[in-house]
Formats: sequence, structure tokens, C-alpha cells
Amino acid sequence: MPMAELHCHIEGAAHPDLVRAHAARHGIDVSGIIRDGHYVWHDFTSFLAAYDRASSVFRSEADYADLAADHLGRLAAAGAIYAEFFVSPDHACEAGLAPEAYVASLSRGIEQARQESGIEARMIVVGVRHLGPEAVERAARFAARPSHPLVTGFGLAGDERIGTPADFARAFAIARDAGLGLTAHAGELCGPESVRAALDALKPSRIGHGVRAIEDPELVRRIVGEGIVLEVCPGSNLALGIYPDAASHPLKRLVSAGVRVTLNSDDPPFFRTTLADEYAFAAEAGIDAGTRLGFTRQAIEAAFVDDATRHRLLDRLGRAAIALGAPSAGG
Ligand SMILES: Nc1ncnc2[nH]cnc12
Ligand SMILES: [Zn+2]
Repeated sequence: MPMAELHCHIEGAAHPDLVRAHAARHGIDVSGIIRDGHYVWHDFTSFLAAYDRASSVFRSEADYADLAADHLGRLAAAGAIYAEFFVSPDHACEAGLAPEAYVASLSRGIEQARQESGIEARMIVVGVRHLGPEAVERAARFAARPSHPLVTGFGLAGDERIGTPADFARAFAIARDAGLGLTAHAGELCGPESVRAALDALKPSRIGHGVRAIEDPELVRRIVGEGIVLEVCPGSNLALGIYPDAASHPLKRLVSAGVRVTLNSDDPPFFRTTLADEYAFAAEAGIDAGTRLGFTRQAIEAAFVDDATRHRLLDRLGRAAIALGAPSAGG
């Protein structure tokens, strides 16, 4: 099945073996976050701490170029034709690399993957919510510089329980004025009020997660009416205990309500998932192949790319669907 992804954190895509190898080179102890070849954490706070620690082992430009090429190569091998990933200048600074060098090296990884597999990719700079409005504005000012052609979006990640979306309105205004696409994590740890506040204050075209909007039918109607796209990450939600089991996850109910849904892996090895697993989750939830193909079309339609690239990707999707003998990816 041809796939596309809009929501994955690049450091969160790092495989534990790769992190261990870099950690050994730099003399960093990662025994507290990797055991038996898997990341260990027990709640959202300890997940974020493990994520920060894993991020700290990527220090050189080559480290990041390899990480992006490895991530995109895996996606392409599984059938993805397009991927956006989040990049965090704050994490690069923490690891001792200047944001410019960070984005330049990730861009090289994107170019390498494109040449090797044909996958197209873009980057979304994120501000980290729990670092506060100043840090998020700094990230927005960096994203707004016209010097990184593959940076096409700006977003808000981090701990949704800290602060309110209005705190970040200035950062989003900077990014909007620079012509960047906008997305914000909301409705993951917190409920529908958090999604509503993000829509009101930040005016993004996409919401990262947003699944807890399902708790408020009026908000679901607003999301449908305004054409807001949800970057749904079922494997992440289950791993973090947002929902106790697959049957409780609202993916199918969101689709039935008419919400524009995309499927995403968020931080795949942390949550023991892949993008292909997310599509398989949808199939197991009873979502038919045409609708699953529609998730890919939805992602390309909502992607932060220029129109020529979007048309090329839609064309490629159409041809892949025909080759599969798949039902239409309409909708
Ligand atoms: N699932 C997630 N939610 C918020 N911030 C994150 N940063 C990395 N993964 C995240
Ligand atoms: Zn995320």
C-alpha cells in the first residue's frame, strides 16, 4: 500500500541500536533508556526524558544526515512515497550542533534518500512547549529564515499539559507570516478544550494527534467544517496509555464523522511501531482498503509542499494504486 506520513519526530525515529552505537562513540551512558534492544520508559514524562537522552547522542552533521537517510530509507522500503518529519533546533543545540548545521545535514540525508529510493520529504521545525514561549519564538524565527528550502512548516510539540496555546500565538504569527504550514500537538494528553484552544489561538491547518476531540461532538463538527486535518498516531496513543486497547481508539469514529485523517508513527521505535503497522492497525479496525489509500491521499493533499510537488505525488499515488489494482484513493 502506498503510504505518506506527516507526523514523525526525527530523533524519535532513531533505532536503539543506532543510539547505542553513537553513545559508545561519545562515551554517553544510555543503559537507563535502552534495555534488551528496546527503549524503556513508563509514562509520558519518562518517555520525554528518554527521548531527550537518545537525542543527545546525535552530535555531528554526519550523525544527522545518516539518521534522516536511515529513517526515509526504511519508510521508502515499506512503500512510503512522501514523509514530513519534525526537527527541533533546541535538541540540536542541546547536543552541541548549531541549528543551521542541523537542518543542512538533515537536508543532505533527505537528498540521499530521494536519490536512492525516490521518496520525497520535507521538514517541520518544532518549538518545544515545555521550554516556554521564548524558546518557541526562537524556533519560529529560525524556521522563518528563507535559507532552508526543505523546511516548509512550523509546529508545536512537547508537553501539552504545560502552558496554554495562546502563549505561543506570537511564534505562530512569525511562522505564518513567513508562509510556513502550521501544525500543533493537541488533544493527545489533554482533552477537547486543548484542541479548541489550539485552533483558536494558533490557527493551524493540521493538529498533531487531536484524537481526544472525539469527546466533544461539537468540536468534531467544527474540525470537519473547517477541514482541519488530524495527524493520528494510534500506536503512540496505545503505547502511552491514552487508550487502554485498540477497540477504544477513536480512529474509526473520526473517519465515520467525516474528519480528514492521516496515519502516522510519531516516534516509531519508542512505541514499537512503524508506519506500515499504523496502516495495519486501521485494517484491523475494519477500515477498508479504499479508505486506507484515502489516508495517503489526505496526507499528500495536506502536505506542506508546493503545488507542483503535490501534483507529482498525487500522480505517483494514482499510478501506484492502479498497479495494485486497488480501489480509488478518492476523497
Ligand atoms: N508524542 C509526542 N507528543 C509531544 N511531544 C513529543 N515529542 C516527541 N514525541 C512527542
Ligand atoms: Zn508527535
